[in-house]
Amino acid sequence: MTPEERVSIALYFNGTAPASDIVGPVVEREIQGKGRGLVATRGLVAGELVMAVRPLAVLHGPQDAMPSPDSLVAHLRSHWPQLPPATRRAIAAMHGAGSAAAAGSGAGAAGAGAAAAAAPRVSWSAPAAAPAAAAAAAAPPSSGSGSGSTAMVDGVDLRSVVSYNAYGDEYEDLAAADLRRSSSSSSSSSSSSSSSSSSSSSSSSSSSAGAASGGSGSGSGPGSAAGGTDTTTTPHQRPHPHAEEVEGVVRSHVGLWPHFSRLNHSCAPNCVHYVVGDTMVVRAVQAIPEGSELTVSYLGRDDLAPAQVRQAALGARYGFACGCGRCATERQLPEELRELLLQLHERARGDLAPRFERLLASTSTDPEDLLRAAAGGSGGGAGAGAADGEEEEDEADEEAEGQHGGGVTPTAVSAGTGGLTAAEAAKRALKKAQQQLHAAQEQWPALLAALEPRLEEAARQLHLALRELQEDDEGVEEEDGGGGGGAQAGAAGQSGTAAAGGGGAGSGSGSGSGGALEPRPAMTRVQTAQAAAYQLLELLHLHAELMASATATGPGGAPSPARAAAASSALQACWHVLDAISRGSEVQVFQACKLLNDALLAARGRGPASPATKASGSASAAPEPVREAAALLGQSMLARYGRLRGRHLSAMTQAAIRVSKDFF
Ligand SMILES: C[S@@+](CC[C@H](N)C(=O)[O-])C[C@H]1O[C@@H](n2cnc3c(N)ncnc32)[C@H](O)[C@@H]1O
Repeated sequence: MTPEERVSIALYFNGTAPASDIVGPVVEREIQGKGRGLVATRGLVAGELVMAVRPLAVLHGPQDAMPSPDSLVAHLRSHWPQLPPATRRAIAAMHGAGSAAAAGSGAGAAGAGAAAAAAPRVSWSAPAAAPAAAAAAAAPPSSGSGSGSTAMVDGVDLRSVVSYNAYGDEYEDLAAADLRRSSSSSSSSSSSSSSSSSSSSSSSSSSSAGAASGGSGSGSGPGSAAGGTDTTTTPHQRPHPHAEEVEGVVRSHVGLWPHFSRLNHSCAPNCVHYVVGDTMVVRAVQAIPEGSELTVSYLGRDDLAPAQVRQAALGARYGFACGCGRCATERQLPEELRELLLQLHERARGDLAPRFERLLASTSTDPEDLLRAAAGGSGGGAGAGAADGEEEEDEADEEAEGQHGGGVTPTAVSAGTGGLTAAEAAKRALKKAQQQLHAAQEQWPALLAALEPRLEEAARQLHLALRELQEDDEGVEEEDGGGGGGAQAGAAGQSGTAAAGGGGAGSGSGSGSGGALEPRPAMTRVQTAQAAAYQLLELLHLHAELMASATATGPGGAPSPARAAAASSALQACWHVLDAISRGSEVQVFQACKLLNDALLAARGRGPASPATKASGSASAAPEPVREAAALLGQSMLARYGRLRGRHLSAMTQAAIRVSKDFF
């Protein structure tokens, strides 16, 4: 059975925009250069819910096998006559790549061809070409939706609508899935595990369309029945019609969500979005002034990439060039620095990221399982024996290199040498990655010396920005009396697009809650520093310290496991911060990175120590900055998810530390 055959479909036959949808204080407006977009009708605070909307149509697949956009087109086409008129109208009203409204975007008309041929708003790691390519093979034969067909129904070009508006992800958001699982197990009075709840839901899965209709049966009229309200406030509690197929795995999905599809992209977005069950949730991750455009990132995993990579991805997938403040700032960085950052990004993406992705994708909370997941194999022993037999492994490495040349991956090695266990293969690949990192390390002193004046300038800007942010935070606390959870952390943030893009939806005029939310000229400087810091801290320090941690030594030059562990612990935390909130508040990302970087430097015994560390006279361990960073991460995650995934997070961190101890 192919993944595509296991896809479940949940088409909503009871009408569009169920009364249980929540759509916050936003209004649709023309946004210069982007077509239509959503604008805040009042000031929003960080963490505030912007919308929680049900899909008009969604396809689910197993993890890593996102249903193709074309199969969504095919399903829509074949179900079209059965859809209620309201759903058909809502889909028809969505802008197609070549519609008049979209053409107003400037990039829209020119980009229509490219956008239609590319993946939809695919997040995470889906390669842009894969879904479309898979679609040709996977589309149900009865649908007649061959590639190249326009999929016209009632004058609506479904292919164009899907390519312009659909959102897909190879995984259900990890934390959202965790929320859903824990909530469904706690809401089930008799069963204690998610696997038992999966079997109990299997009776609802006999017919995909019928079951979906029943499952989503919130009233379609206004003033919905209690059931409708319940499903929106706790959408994860609604049993998925094919729960037995997808329970226990992190699901992929591709679908059409009303309202959400009007949100434009920014590389420094002021909102974050995630799918819980079938519901698309959008939250503000910064204070957003009235009149500002709300933006999300379309980039998924490429959020953290340098501008060149982001621009290429946006151009290829959607056919537009991003004009956000972050892009503008990065374009002004010196060419050598841009090049260097790109190189570092590529190395880190190729060498390190896959292991951490596996860690993050794992649903286990057992450190041993997570360790195995990070090593990329099901066999045990990735952790065990890591400290022994180094010489033997070195020989084996050379052998593996001889056979495979550069770019060895765990799977490639495993596939090519039959006799190796997955764990051994992973270790070899990681050893190779380590060698590459060492090679890169050798170039660092020269590069840093050449760039030092510019780095210093960027650091100066960063400190200025941090001071301003702190002042802003203090101001907000005074005015608010300190209440409001994430509000303090995000109040200094601004919509990158509105403040720096120049063509935004208006300058905003502050809100009723006082001056704290008013845009200030200084924010442009903050954003400038933020973008510089983002690049510098994410890539430069992160990877430089990664390399340094490989050779961390104590006072007499002897290897210092404690120092290496401290460095790698902070490093893993930093990586996690970046990954977990990369789609969220960048202000918090860079604050957290700054603090963690201090922790790294302190752990290596060469400051700057945090004020707390200075006060205590200790120059080595720096628990305080790490705690501060953890608190920031907590705030960010609270803004995003409503609560923390404590147990999972700590197990994952432990495993991450062990991974790094084993391999670096
Ligand atoms: C899902 S739609 C967003 C809403 C769209 N603007 C509309 O009018 O319906 C995605 C399309 O909006 C446009 N778009 C989104 N973000 C943009 C940006 N930052 N700059 C220019 N165009 C953008 C692109 O044409 C993209 O393919």
